[in-house]
Amino acid sequence: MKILEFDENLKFDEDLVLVLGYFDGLHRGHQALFNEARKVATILNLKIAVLTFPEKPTLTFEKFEPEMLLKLTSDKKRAELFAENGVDYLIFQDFTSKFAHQTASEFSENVVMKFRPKVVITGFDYTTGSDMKNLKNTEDYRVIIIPEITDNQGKISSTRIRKAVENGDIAQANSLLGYPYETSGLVVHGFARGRQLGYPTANLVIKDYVHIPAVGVYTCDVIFDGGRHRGFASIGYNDTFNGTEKTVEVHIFDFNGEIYGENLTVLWLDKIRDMVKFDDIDHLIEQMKDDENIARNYKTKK
Ligand SMILES: Cc1cc2nc3c(=O)[nH]c(=O)nc-3n(C[C@H](O)[C@H](O)[C@H](O)COP(=O)(O)O)c2cc1C
Ligand SMILES: Nc1ncnc2c1ncn2[C@@H]1O[C@H](COP(=O)(O)OP(=O)(O)OP(=O)(O)O)[C@@H](O)[C@H]1O
Repeated sequence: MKILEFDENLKFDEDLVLVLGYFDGLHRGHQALFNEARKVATILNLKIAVLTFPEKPTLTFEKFEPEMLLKLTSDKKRAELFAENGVDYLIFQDFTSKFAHQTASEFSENVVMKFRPKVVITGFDYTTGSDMKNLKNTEDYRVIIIPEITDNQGKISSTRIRKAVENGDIAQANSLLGYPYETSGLVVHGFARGRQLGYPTANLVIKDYVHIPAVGVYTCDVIFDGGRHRGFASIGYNDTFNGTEKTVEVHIFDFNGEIYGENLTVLWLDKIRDMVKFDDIDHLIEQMKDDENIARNYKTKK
């Protein structure tokens, strides 16, 4: 997959199907657009291009809050997901006021036509230009609009997934995403109390500006050293030890090595319970043994 910046002089040698949207998380709704793109690309012998934005379009319209920069995936993971969904060209365009203020027909002429696409794919609620219109078929390209993908609570959306992650409802987030929500981080030194509890933990510092699941205890799988290993994790303030800083810590079962400085990816599988302030360490250890049982017996759905 090639990653490019949009500019007016872009030229493609191959015929394209162009997919439009922001796509935070590449969830099941988004995947429907790429399933269609792959079908069309195979039949018409086209390459798949995506025109997207580095940041959320809402930044251009609403009062800034730092949370608006938070994403479901790191930029690196997002690019990997596009590639997994069959994208050949990933094109970024800053969502500027100037870009937003084009009319739908200006957008078609100044932006879409630069790709000379045979087919353009958008979702049912994608509108373009200051006049908020759906794209229409032209003499040059055909527009395919994907109908709404829903579950029993309505539209599958990045907004619902962000809320589910922030509420610790990982099962719900994963069901909407169609794959496990993940967080990557660098292993740094903590207080080294974990060993004393019988569960040494890798303390993760998260450098990406991404949504972190709510405070709590979770079943997870951990990717490192080329493998996927079951573990359990704690996100919170280590209340039993009167901690003041929020930590993300993960214990990998049946592993006892030094991994400081490594980058781990945690696949969040399910929430086990809320964080508890125990009266003493023995009660915490007892509880962690029960947690271990739950985590080890958790069966992944795919
Ligand atoms: C699965 C799991 C569950 C945990 N549950 C709690 C908890 O309920 N209450 C709490 O105060 N700390 C909990 N902890 C966090 C421990 O307090 C923490 O791992 C320990 O203090 C080690 O911290 P350190 O790595 O900074 O030394 C849990 C940790 C894990 C891995
Ligand atoms: N559930 C869905 N069914 C069909 N198309 C969808 C669905 N969700 C998003 N799309 C389409 O995917 C593209 C990207 O959408 P967008 O990035 O706005 O996702 P979103 O989940 O609607 O985000 P948000 O919740 O932040 O509004 C758009 O063309 C949109 O219409």
